[in-house]
Amino acid sequence: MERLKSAVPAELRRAVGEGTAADLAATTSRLFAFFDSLPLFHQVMRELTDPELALCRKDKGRAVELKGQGNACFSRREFGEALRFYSQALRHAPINSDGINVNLVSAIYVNRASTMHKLGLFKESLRDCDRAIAVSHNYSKAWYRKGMVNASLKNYSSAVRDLEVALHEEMTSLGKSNIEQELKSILQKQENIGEVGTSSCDSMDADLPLAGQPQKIIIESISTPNKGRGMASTDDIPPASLVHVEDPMAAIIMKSSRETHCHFCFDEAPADIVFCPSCTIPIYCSKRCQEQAGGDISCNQDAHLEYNGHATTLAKLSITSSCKSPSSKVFAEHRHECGGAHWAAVLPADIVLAGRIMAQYIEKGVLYGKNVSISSTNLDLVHHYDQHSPANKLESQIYAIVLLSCLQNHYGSELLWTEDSLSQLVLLIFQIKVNSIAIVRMKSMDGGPELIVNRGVSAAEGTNMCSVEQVRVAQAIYVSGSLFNHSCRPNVHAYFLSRTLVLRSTEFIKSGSPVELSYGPQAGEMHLPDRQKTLLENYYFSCQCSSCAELNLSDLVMNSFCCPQRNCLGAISESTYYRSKENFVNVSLGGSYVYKLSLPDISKAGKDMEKVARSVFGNSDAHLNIDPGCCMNCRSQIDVSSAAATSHREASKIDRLKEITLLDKSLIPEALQSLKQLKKLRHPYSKALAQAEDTIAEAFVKAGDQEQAQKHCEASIQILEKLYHPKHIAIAHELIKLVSVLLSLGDMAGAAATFARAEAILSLYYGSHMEKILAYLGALRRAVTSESTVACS
Ligand SMILES: C[S@@+](CC[C@H](N)C(=O)[O-])C[C@H]1O[C@@H](n2cnc3c(N)ncnc32)[C@H](O)[C@@H]1O
Repeated sequence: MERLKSAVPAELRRAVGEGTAADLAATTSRLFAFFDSLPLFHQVMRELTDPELALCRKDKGRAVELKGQGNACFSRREFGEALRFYSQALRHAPINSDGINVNLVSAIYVNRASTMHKLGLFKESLRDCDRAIAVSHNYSKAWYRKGMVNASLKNYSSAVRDLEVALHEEMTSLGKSNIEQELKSILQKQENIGEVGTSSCDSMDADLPLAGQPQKIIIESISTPNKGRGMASTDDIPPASLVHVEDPMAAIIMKSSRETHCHFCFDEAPADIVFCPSCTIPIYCSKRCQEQAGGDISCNQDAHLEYNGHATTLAKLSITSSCKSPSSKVFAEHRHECGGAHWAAVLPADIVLAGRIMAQYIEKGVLYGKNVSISSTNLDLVHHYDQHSPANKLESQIYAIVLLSCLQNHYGSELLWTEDSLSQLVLLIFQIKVNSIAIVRMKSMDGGPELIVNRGVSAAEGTNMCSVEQVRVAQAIYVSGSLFNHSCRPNVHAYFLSRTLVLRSTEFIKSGSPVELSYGPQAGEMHLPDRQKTLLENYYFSCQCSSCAELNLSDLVMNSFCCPQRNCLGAISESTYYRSKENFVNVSLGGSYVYKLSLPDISKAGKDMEKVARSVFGNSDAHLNIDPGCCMNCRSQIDVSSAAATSHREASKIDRLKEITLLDKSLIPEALQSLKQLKKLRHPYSKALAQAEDTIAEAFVKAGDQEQAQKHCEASIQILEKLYHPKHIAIAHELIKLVSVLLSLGDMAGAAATFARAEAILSLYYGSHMEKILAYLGALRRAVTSESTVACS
């Protein structure tokens, strides 16, 4: 894309960059005309859309080569590697509708099934046997392997049935005698032991249960004074209620998750990944996901060779649609990207997402016999085009032209494009920037449940704390979900079941109140200026939520320093606070950054707030300045820049502990020394101290000193309780860490009580989906329960 960008003449670049949404029709038209006359543009389009030049084509030779590498690893008993090679072989193997490559594909499935059988992945292995049989019904080896896996699962009657089919289909006498022997031995086992096995049903292909269906909660779209439209409840909403459940209009995997997560449901891919039958790009967890994403993909790779590189003006693109009918009413979002061309793998995810939305309009239009055109009214979402930088505007316009050409290449000249299609496409790209939601998964950052409950581990072995991290796996547009505004202190929590968005109330919401989620930044986690900066950079708005409008404890203390006077809890900030007569505080961060915050009612704000910033609340009829380095309680002074420098230095010394996997105990005293220094400088409720305590707790866990780990983990929780409200999920995650420490110490009663506290918070956020989202919880609950039972008996 850089090549195209640098080819745009300065004058046109300026017109595009300085133009507003109102100028879009004119600027896109000019840019399109320029590219249309540029040979480089047609060369780039050929590179993106010509299957002959594509890197994602199926390649039988490559598949055979990879299968051979898999076989070699299998013979050396390197089963993990063999599995990887067989999966890659399946990725590249073409499956022609005429059946030419059927034998190759079924042989690779069976080899992968044998490998997974060796690795103890029985369900996965059975699924591959079924896939081989589906491709090649009378493939004896597939039936044989299925029988052997069923025998391992002690499903003896199924195993006998499978081996009988294998025997019937086997052509060679050596093969027949092998199967007969196995059959005999299985019949014997069946007689001696009986049937004890598990069902071989494919849970992967089962429908996703949405346990706990939405209660009858009605949310309505409202108009707000300073946030545009928003959502509000028509009734009181109890805590932990399901407020909203929605499937995306379109979604796309993040580049970083392409090789690890299913491209349709976005769950982690299993060992028996399924590939697109037509190209080498997407991976799926099941055939069901593959079919939903790709639809009934034609395997004829020459079907899309119809590159139309001679479009001249936008007007000339206005041709009546009689596009190929899609085979089903369900939109298959990968279908129009497939067929050997690799543009969808190369363009940025949000541009490909725009393509998926466009393709949906096109196919729906075709399905209902309407002329197809795109317009922003189709997707009535905010875009903030005018606020974007000139570079963003130019880049997005170029991408819109490229995407339009890619889509036209797929849908052909039968498609109708109106003159303003391109400008509407540009707006769609900007709507995606503001409204798309990141689909996340909670990833355990350590060894999982076994390690959490590893009681009595010696110092030399060490153990882990149960820590989780959110991983962004996909990006999606939820049409109704996009109407929920942001709050830095949200009252609903968003999570995902596969690709379904679920919103749950985390507190009581009074009828008529706004229902707001967090787009990322939250009070207690980020300081006000950082939240504002993040929201401006990522969503192009300046936050008007209640936490950004009123002075609150966490913003006062999280980055502050402590008062040099003993027993004074006053916060010392790096910013200037100007108190006005009208009960407002202006917080100046230097330059033009000033935040006007109203003062909370001190009787409701709590004692902490008063102890931390008494000067700000007193003297209501006077103007007042509190300068950087000045205590907000007693007005004592410190050298704030030197305190900041020392505190950063000590905090980064402590942070070094995170990088060490096998911790040398000798590093801990130095970190404790730094913690001591940090405590002399930072306010006791500051974020830096909470993080330092948490890092040191984890280090003690690694070093096997659980008592010290408990002490520091509890210290961290105490600070978090000041920064967040008591039922915030950040506290639950820290409590879960403490549970694992208490279990290691054998403090069963403590572990059970702490787990109950964490669970009460987590159930507000995830309700009955708690264990589905946080996979380790089940094992931890069992450990806590069994440990408590032992303690009682
Ligand atoms: C996903 S949309 C939400 C729906 C939007 N208000 C509408 O009218 O369509 C995000 C946009 O809503 C507005 N918005 C959401 N939360 C806001 C907040 N806390 N403060 C100010 N504007 C907000 C901003 O314009 C933001 O770019």
